[in-house]
Formats: sequence, structure tokens, C-alpha cells
Amino acid sequence: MRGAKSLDGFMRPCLHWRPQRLCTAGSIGGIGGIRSASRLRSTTATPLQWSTSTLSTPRRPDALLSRHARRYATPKVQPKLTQDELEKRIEAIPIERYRNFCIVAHIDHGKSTLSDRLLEYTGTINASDGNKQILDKLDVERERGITVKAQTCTMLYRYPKDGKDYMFHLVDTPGHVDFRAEVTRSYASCEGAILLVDASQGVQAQTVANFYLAFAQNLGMVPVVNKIDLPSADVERVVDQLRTGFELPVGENGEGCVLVSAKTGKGIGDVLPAVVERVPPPVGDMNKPLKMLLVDSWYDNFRGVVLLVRVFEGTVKPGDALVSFATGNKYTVGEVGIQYPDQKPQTKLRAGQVGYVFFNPGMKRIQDAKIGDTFTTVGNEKVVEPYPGFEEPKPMVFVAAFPTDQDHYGKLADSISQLVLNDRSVTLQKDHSEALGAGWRLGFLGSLHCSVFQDRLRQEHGEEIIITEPAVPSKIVWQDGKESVITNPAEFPEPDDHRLRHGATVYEPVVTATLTLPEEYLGRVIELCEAARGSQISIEFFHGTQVILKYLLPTSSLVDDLFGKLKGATKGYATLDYEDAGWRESQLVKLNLLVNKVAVDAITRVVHTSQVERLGRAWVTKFKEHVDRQMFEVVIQAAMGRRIVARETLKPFRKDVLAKLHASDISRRKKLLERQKEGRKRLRSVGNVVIDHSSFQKFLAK
Ligand SMILES: Nc1nc2c(ncn2[C@@H]2O[C@H](COP(=O)(O)OP(=O)(O)OP(=O)(O)O)[C@@H](O)[C@H]2O)c(=O)[nH]1
Repeated sequence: MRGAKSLDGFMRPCLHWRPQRLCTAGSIGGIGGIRSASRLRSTTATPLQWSTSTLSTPRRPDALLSRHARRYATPKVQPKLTQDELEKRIEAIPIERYRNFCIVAHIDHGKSTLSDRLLEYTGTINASDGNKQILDKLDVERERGITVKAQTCTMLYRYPKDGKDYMFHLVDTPGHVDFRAEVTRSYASCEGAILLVDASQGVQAQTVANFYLAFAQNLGMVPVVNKIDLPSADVERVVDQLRTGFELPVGENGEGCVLVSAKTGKGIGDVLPAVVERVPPPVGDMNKPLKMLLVDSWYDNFRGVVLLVRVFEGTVKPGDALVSFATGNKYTVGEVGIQYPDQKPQTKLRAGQVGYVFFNPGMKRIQDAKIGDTFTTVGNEKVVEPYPGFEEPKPMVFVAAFPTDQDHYGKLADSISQLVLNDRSVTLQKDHSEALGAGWRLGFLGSLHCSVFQDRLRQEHGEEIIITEPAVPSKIVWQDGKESVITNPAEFPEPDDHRLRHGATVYEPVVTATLTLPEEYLGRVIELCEAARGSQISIEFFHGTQVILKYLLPTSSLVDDLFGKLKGATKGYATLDYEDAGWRESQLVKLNLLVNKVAVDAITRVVHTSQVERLGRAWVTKFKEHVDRQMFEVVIQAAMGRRIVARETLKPFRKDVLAKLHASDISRRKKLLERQKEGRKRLRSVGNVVIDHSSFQKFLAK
């Protein structure tokens, strides 16, 4: 677990309900409620059996609404506030009436839609704004319909039971496993979480993983079943999964579980009262010296780096002189404010609040905004204990990136640095390729993360790049016990390297994958996992027909689209979650693509010996398709050291275009030469063979 677990804010006395059994994040096998097949099937008259037997005749969701829930079931949208009203109301709210919470769920279960409804309901946005996914701000998020970056918003809510104002700070988190770091970081600013589950899909792999992450952080949890409007909704089954699977305090008739349709708005009025009651308020004293945690940051062209902060103690206001514990740098606060949902300046941020801060003069250097850093006011460095910070997210997938035109290197470097500031989980290093020139080696949390980065670069900065195939790192423990972790496949030793042949051991990274799927697809999924060199850890039957399968899988299988294959084999029903499981000894070799005997370093890969023949053949066939013919014969080979695995030959050109022109046709000749000159800028040579950049792009594209 992240260092955040030991933050003051999380070690508070628990005012809220906690699950009854302790277990670690992602340790599905150890979950109290998810029973093993043998246990499950040997039990008689368990709630699980009752549930499966009633699957075909689900009760109407309304019948499951608790008495309390029914009381607040009709949404009464609260009016939108002016800046003055907002500030006055916020000032009058004491910390006991703050609630900081995030929404966590499996991908596509409706987090962003529910966030929109809550923003509307509290008058933070106009209801007429409709289904806009207000918190999915990035183009790539709207285009792909996924949340990539955790987004936050403050809301004010008058709780009908006591007629008092409450201030909520909501975080909409990403569902996809690649963006897990965003979710865990979000927990640092929250005391509670809404665990959202789709009423037709039920509990899925990321529901389980997110639950345990939130649980390990000691967050107060509010189970919410969404999409109850769907004809395929089976509310009773899902409520029962939450009750028995996670031992959440959900009664047999659904008490304690909020039922909503984020799409139609039904039941939305029940969500916030549940948050008030089950999420504890933050603990903090606004009269103590400032203790402020940097949760996120982004770059603004006019203001410099903007910081999203959680104030744990004290207050912060414009003009304050602050110091960073991580860098020792001092700054003067220029503005503080809240996201509502756009930035709204405030006179101060107080203990318990989450908001933004930027400095005047602005923080310019990207590297100075260290996520997890603590700030205090100058002079209080000795009395304030800084937080331990966050564990750096570990990249699992590496690619090399190059500009399509080397003249754009400087501009592209700036764009990449800006994106990296807004996405802390990307690692960046300079790189160089014989074939593609100067570029960068980038580390990502997964393949989706990598492709989203590429999209953002194009959409937000108008930059095109050539990206090499994603590769996972490998580790070599040499005879003398020294270790090398290799992220650039071109640096992996050739098979005949004497150091490799004398006492060195090679390792590849592995993950513990958790798959959920309907039982009927079990055989096919096991076949796929075995073909991906997986070793089975456990099979558990959850709720009769649903299976939870755990496998130790090479991380490279995820890069090779194992998830896509699983989806294909299960009509889209399989879900996958994974966590890093360290290294496993493996038979890895370096596979080169040779063009007229010269290796194309940008294409080199480190692969398992079992993949060499298949990949080698595929490479030479594909490369031949994309490379232009030359004036001489070009031999394309896939080679493992000196052993040639596959070969193709590209026949030479016979025509000289210029030779065909008439000597007096000067303007045409000039035009052709100009065009050739322009074209040469985009060419790279490998040995004596010139290759257009677009050929690389096409070859490297999936
Ligand atoms: N019928 C129905 N559809 C819903 C409901 N809530 C969300 N949806 C739809 O479900 C899809 C996914 O919703 P999102 O809100 O983007 O889901 P998400 O959990 O934020 O997705 P990620 O951030 O990518 O994990 C969208 O097409 C929504 O319109 C609901 O209550 N009923």
C-alpha cells in the first residue's frame, strides 16, 4: 500500500462502518465473502443459493429501497449559486460538515454519469447541461468515453434531515486498471468512497480491486447500484453480491445500499444523505500551522504550475509565503480556490478542504511540483511533520518515441514535458535510434495508457510521433550477482554474448491477474491463459455462475492483447484486473530485424523463445509490404543472434524516373528534384537502404 496509509488523516479513529475481515488490496482469494467452490457447493440454504435460485425473477428495485431511502427518493435540485453566495455559505460550514469522497467502480459502470447527476442535483451545474460528463475534461476522455485523469469538484448540499449545509469534495476516478495510480492518489484527499456497481453486470474485476484499495485506506464506503433502469438489471443479485461478497452493511432487503439510475436521475436524491451518514468528516484544526499535501498538478500557460492540494491543518490564502518540504523552494501564494466545477477563487482554503493553489510568480519548473509533497508556511518547517509522500508508480510498458520530422524535435520535447507534468505515471528519458534519430524512451502503466498518451499528444498539442512496439522490461542477474534491468530491447545482449552464457539468469516481469467470467467460458479462458504461459493460482465460484480465476501471467501477454483475446472468447463478458507480482525466471532472447544485414534497432524485441519463429515470420512479411523498392536487392531477415529465423527479398527497381524525362523539360526535372529533396528529409537509412518514416509508422502500427 502507498505511504498515504500512514497519513494522519487516514489513521483517525473510525467513525464509520468497516468490513469485518481484514485483507490486502487485490487479495481476492482471501476475501471473506468470495467463497471457494468447495465451500460454496457444500453449503446448504446459503444466501448465495437463495440468490441464484431467484435470478430469473428479480424483485422490482423499488421493493428493495429502504424506508430511509424512500423518504429522500424524489430529487429536489438545488439552485445554482453566485460567487458571493458560494463564498458566504462555504465560510459558515464547519469542518464537521465537510465530506471528501471519491467514486470508484469497474470501467463503464457509470462513475462520470453519476458525478454529473450529483453536480446537477446540488446546483453546481445546470441540469440543462445534460449528459455531458462534465468531469471528463480531456478530449481523449470524451472521444473514448473513459476517464483517464481523476477530476475533482466541490459541491454544496443542504441535508434535509438537519437543514444544514454540507460541503462535498467529489473525485471522479478512472476505472481502467492502467490508471490505478490516479485512483490511489485520489484516496489521499478522501475519507470515503462510493462503490458503484452496474445492476446488469454486477461485481467485476475492478469492483473487487477498488474495494480492497479503498478498504486498505480505511475509507467509509457507500455501496451504490447503478443502471437500475436497464431491462437486464438484476438488482437483487447485485445487492446480494455486495452484501455477501464484501460483507458491506447491506440488509437482506437492500437497506444500506443505494439504488440509482444515473442516466434517468432515479434515486439520485438518496446518494448524498448516505454520504453524509457514512463518510466521516475530515479531521483537522484551522488554527494550527499549515500542513498541505500536493495531490495533483497541471500546467497552465498563464499561471505556471497549478497545484491541487488537500489542506490537513491550518489555512492558506493569497500572499502567504510557503515552503516545499521536498525541494526547499519558497513561493508566494497568488490565488487559492475550489473547482466548482471550474476554478472559483476563494479568500482562503481551510483545514479539511481540497482546492487549487497557484503562486505569484508562478511555479515554472515541472520537476518542482512533486506529487505527495507537503507545503507549510515559511518559518513552520521545524514544527510541521511532512507526509511520507507517495510511492512512485512503476511503469510496466516501455516504448521509444520519435518525431516524424527531426526538425520538430524541440517542439515535441516541450509538448511531451507538459503532458508528463499532467500525468505523473509516465517516465521519460532521452533515447536515440540509428533508424529514427533522436527521441525519447517513455514508460507507461499499460498499453491503454500508452495509446491515450499518443492521442493526447495529437489532440492537445497537434504532434504526430512514431512509437515503437510496446515492450516490457527484462532483468539479468549476472554471474557476479549484479543486476541489470533492461528497458531498451536493443541493449539486451545477443544470445552468443559470453556473459549471458556463463552463469547469468534472465527474468521477465509477471502479474497476478484476476479474471471474472461466466462459468460457461471457463474452458476457453483457461486455454488462453495457458497459451500465454500463465500458471493458475486459483479458481473460485462466486455467486453460482460467475467464476473468479487467478493466474500468474507474464506482463508481456497483457501487452500482446491477452485482454482483447479474452473478450473475444467470452463475448465480452470477461473482465481483467492485475497487479505487479515481481520477476520470474524466463527463456528470453533478443530478436532483430535485419535489412541487408544491418539491424533496425527501433524494431528489436526481447521475446520468449517460444515466440521467435512466429514473430520472425510475421515481421519479415509485414516489413516487405511497407518498404519501398530500391535500386538494388534488399534482403529482410529476422535473426536471433547468428541464427536466421525468417527471410524475404525485395526485388530492385529497374526504372530511373529522371532518365525518362526529355533533356529540355527543365521545369519538370527541377520539380522532381525538389520533391526528392523534400522527401529525403523524411528518409532514414539503415545500412545502404533508405526507408521512409511512413514505412516505419505503418510497420509499427498494429
Ligand atoms: N442505462 C443506463 N446507462 C447508464 C447509466 N449510467 C451510466 N450509463 C451509461 O454507461 C456508459 C458508461 O458511463 P460512464 O459514466 O462513462 O462510466 P464510467 O464508470 O465513468 O467509465 P470509466 O471512467 O471509463 O470507467 C455510458 O454510455 C453511460 O451513458 C444508467 O444509470 N443507466
